[in-house]
Amino acid sequence: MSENAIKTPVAPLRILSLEGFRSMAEKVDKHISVSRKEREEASPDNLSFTGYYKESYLVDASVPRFSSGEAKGVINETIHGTDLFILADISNHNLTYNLYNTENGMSPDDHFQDLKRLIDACNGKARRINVILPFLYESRQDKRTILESLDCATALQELVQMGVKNIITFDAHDGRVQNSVPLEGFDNFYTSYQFLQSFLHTEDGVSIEKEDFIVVSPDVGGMSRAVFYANILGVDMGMFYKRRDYTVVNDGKNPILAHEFLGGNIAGKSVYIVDDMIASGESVLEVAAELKARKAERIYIAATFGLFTCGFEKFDEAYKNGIIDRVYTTNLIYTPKELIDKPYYTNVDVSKYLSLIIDTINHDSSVDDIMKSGGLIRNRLADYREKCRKAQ
Ligand SMILES: O=P(O)(O)OC[C@H]1O[C@@H](O)[C@H](O)[C@@H]1O
Repeated sequence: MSENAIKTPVAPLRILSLEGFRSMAEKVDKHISVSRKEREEASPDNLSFTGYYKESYLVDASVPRFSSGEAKGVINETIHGTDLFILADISNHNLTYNLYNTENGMSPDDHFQDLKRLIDACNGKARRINVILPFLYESRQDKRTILESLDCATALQELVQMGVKNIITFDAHDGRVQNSVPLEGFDNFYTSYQFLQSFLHTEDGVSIEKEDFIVVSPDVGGMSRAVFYANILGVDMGMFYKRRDYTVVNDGKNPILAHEFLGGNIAGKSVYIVDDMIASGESVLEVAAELKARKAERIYIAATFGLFTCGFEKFDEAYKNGIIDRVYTTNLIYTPKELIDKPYYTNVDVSKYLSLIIDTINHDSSVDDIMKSGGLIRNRLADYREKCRKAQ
C-alpha cells in the first residue's frame, strides 16, 4: 500500500488553475479523482477524512480585466482550510486581453501578476498554498553578474512573502535558484522517465545500444542532464559548447560564432539531443545540422519545454531535409495544435506524474521516491531490450 493511502492529508485538496493551464489542470484533476476513488474503496477504514474523494478538486476562479488592462483575481467559492495547489503556465502566449480596445497578448509578466492576484484573493483563508510553475518564471534570469535584475529570485521571494509554502517546478534552468527561498519548500522534478517511455513507444525497434546510440547536450548548461541519460542508457555522451563573441551584445546575449563538439564518433549512430527548452530553436537545430554533417544516422530532439518562439518553419525545413527525425516536448506548457499535428512531433504527457506529485505533497509524504526515477527507467529499458532481442 502506498504511503498516500495511509497518511492523512494536510488539509482538503483543492486545485486552482490559471486560465492558461486549464487543460492540464483538468487532466490532473481526473487522475487524482480516479486514484482517490480507488483508494477510498480499497480501504474505507483507513480514510476517516471527509471529502477525500471528490469528482473534481478544481476551484472556480477568474481574473477579469478592465479595459485599461488592469485586473483583479476573484475566487468564486470557499477555499477555507484547504491545501490549495495553484497551477500556472506563464509561457502561454495564446491568451489575449483587451487593452485600450486592442487585443494584447499575455506575457509571462501578465501571467505572473495574475498568479499573485489569485494568491491575494485567497485572503489568508487556505490552510496552505502551493504554487506549481512547471516552466519557472524568469528561470533564465537566475543569477546576477552585472548591474542587472535578478528576476527569478525576486519572483520566488515575492511568492514566499505572500504566504506560499511550496514551489514546485520542472527541469529548472538552474535548480540552484531555490537558494533564494531557503526557508520554504522548493521541488524541482525531472521528466526523464516520461520522455524515455514516450521515446521507446514511438521509436519502437530503434537500437539503444552503445554502438548505435549516443546522447548529446547542445551546451555546457545541459551537460548533467545528458550525463544522466547516458548513464542510465549505458551509452556514450557528447556535448557542444557555444563559442561566443564576447565583444558584442545582441538582445542581451553575446552572439554565437560556432557550436564546437566534444565527444566521440557520431557516424552511423542515432543521436538523442536533450535540453531543458527549445526557445527560438536555434541551439538544437544548429547542433542537429552539425551532427548530421558528422554522419549521424537519426536525430531526435527531446526538450522539456517547447516554446518555439520563432514558429515552426525552421523545424519543418530541417525535417524535410532529413536533419531531424523527431521532436519531443511535454504538455507542461501550452502546446499549439499546429505543433501537435506536425508529422515529426510527439507531445509527452506528464499529467499523471503531476497528479502523483500533488497527491503526495497533499499527504505530506516524501517526494523522494517519485523524484528518483532511475529504478523505473531501468525496468523499462530492460523490457525494451528484451523485446528487441526476441524480435531479432
Ligand atoms: O537556442 P534557443 O532555442 O533560442 O534557446 C534555448 C537554449 O538556450 C538556453 O538558455 C537553454 O537552456 C537552451 O539550451
